[in-house]
Amino acid sequence: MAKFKVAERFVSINGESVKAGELAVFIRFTGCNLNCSYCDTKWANEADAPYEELTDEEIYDYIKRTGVRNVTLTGGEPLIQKDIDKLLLMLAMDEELQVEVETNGSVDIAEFKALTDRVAFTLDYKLPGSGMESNMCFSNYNYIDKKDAVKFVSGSIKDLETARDIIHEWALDIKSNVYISPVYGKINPEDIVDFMIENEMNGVKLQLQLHKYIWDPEMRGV
Ligand SMILES: C[S@@+](CC[C@H](N)C(=O)[O-])C[C@H]1O[C@@H](n2cnc3c(N)ncnc32)[C@H](O)[C@@H]1O
Ligand SMILES: Nc1nc2[nH]cc(C(=O)O)c2c(=O)[nH]1
Ligand code: SF4
Ligand SMILES: [Mg+2]
Repeated sequence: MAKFKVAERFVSINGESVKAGELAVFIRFTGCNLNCSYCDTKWANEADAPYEELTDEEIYDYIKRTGVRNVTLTGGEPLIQKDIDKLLLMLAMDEELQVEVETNGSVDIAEFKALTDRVAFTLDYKLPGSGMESNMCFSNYNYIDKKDAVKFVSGSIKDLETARDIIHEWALDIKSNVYISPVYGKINPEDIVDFMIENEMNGVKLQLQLHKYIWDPEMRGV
């Protein structure tokens, strides 16, 4: 039976990506293969991170009990969890659920896309300020569509310039949904808007993490 290390599970509004503002049930797995400078969930990536071990069926039952139809799998890095394919399939088979995976952009999504077209992926592109850019898997941009999203979490003008160039090089604004978000507290959102205007970034959305404005930005479980 598939078992997963779950750092936290909760119901909230989704603060990010395509379903921002809608209710969602979150499953946050422990452990990550990257170490972004700005990571706001480093605690879930530590070797001694708190977790409960749940089977795929227990995760599914929890999701159904909440009555919430949008599901966000996050972490940590969800796509490096052993047997995540089994969980994705189980969730995708329930046509009431809308499943989204927040992934760091380093993991090849081809096998997951081949498994089901009912799961949406939000792929981060890790910009220079994250220190993790060399890990990006560019072939992913051949599989994404309008259900999916590519997110650029930016902390500087250099990050924004890189985002602009990658969006154009891979026509991400044509294929998918594109978001630019500030690294929380690191860059003034006004500067992002100015950059978008100067660079005529049509088809790109600025997104602020809603939950960090509703609750204390350090708060877990929201
Ligand atoms: C914590 S990560 C977990 C999922 C996956 N590992 C990833 O990086 O996409 C979820 C999202 O939070 C974003 N994030 C993490 N720290 C942030 C911060 N300080 N400010 C803004 N966004 C942040 C990440 O870039 C990612 O889009
Ligand atoms: N409310 C809320 N929305 C979110 N959307 C993506 C999140 C994440 O950490 O992946 C997240 C999160 O941590 N909280
Ligand atoms: S990939 Fe995601 S979870 Fe991992 S360190 Fe970066 S932001 Fe944090
Ligand atoms: Mg978060």
